[in-house]
Amino acid sequence: MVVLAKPAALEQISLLRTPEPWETMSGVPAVDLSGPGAADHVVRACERFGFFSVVNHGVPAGVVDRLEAEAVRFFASPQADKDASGPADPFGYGSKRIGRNGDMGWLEYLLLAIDRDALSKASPAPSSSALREAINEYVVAMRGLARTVLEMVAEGLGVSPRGALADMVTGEDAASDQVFRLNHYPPCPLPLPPSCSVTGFGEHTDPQLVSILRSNGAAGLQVALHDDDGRWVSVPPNRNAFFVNVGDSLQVLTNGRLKSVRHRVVAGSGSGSGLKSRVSMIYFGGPPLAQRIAPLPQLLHGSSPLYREFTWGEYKKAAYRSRLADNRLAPFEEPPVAAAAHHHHQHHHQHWS
Ligand SMILES: C=C1C[C@]23C[C@@]1(O)CC[C@H]2[C@@]12CC[C@H](O)[C@@](C)(C(=O)O1)[C@H]2[C@@H]3C(=O)O
Ligand SMILES: O=C(O)CCC(=O)C(=O)O
Ligand SMILES: [Fe+2]
Repeated sequence: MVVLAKPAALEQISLLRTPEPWETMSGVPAVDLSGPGAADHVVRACERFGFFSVVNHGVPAGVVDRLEAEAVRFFASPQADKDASGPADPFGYGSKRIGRNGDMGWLEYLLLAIDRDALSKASPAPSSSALREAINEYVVAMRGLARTVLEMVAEGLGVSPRGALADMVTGEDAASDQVFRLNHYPPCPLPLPPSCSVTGFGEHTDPQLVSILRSNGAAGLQVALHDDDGRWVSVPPNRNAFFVNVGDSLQVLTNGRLKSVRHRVVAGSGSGSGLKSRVSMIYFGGPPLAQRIAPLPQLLHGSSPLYREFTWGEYKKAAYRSRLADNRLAPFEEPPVAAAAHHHHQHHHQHWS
């Protein structure tokens, strides 16, 4: 076997096996939110994959195109200008480093905090007012889409009121914790060993309730299937669709009925091969820091909660201490208890802790 040395620039970035062309998720459920039975389709897709695409979403193409153009312009601007809004900690411009605990990927990004329906002062604002305005306009559309999706989840699961989940993220009275991210994955020009791709964004689940992702036509996103031993499949890019990810918090709220999806991005390779850069924009819908996250009693139907209650603030703090690939929910799982002993156990558990 010939083992090629990894180029120094990639030293801390993991290589992944390049998926074979047939390892593609051609069957990503596509939900028409205005179609009949949409709520049931949403729930079904969230149960099976924790992942689906939304078509006929009503978000004007102009809103998306404007942001894509401004994002491309930002990432093409001189390095010194980009560095002026960095380094990301966690907000701002970042390159290769993801989070604080040593994760690295072949990408650059802008990570920004959102207050209600616009960029927050908590993150360094990009200097371009055109970019800021494009983000604000786009975020309003994403809040609307997140609201619709979460209302359909509630409806499909029979949770009332219909706004119970949506209000955690887009409710008017509480300041929810929303984050927005622009990612740019340039093709990796360095020679790679055969059948290897470079990690763009390492595997992880998103901690919030839902994330809504949109990318240009460049491939790279992969999801792990819930059944089939977590096999990785490539998601065909669709610049006209939005992809919805179930996050860890929605998994807990539904007591594991909906499961968050593990996903990752591989960067393209070979600069001369005509490969496009991937540009993605992701809205992360989190609740207010004080929001209590626990399985909704309406969904327990007499079975015991699989997770103990925590606040979003606690979960977020723990997430920021973890590595990307960690199972962040594991510390919050309730130990399996025999059905009969359960009530007794619960009582004491709460008493002692
Ligand atoms: C390594 C990390 C980056 C991350 C915070 C964390 O410590 C673990 C979760 C990561 C993640 C994944 C989804 C989103 O992209 C993100 C903004 C989030 O909320 O959790 C990132 C965090 C980040 O990039 O700061
Ligand atoms: O850039 C992408 O396409 C996905 C990135 C991602 O999963 C994230 O930022 O959490
Ligand atoms: Fe993600």
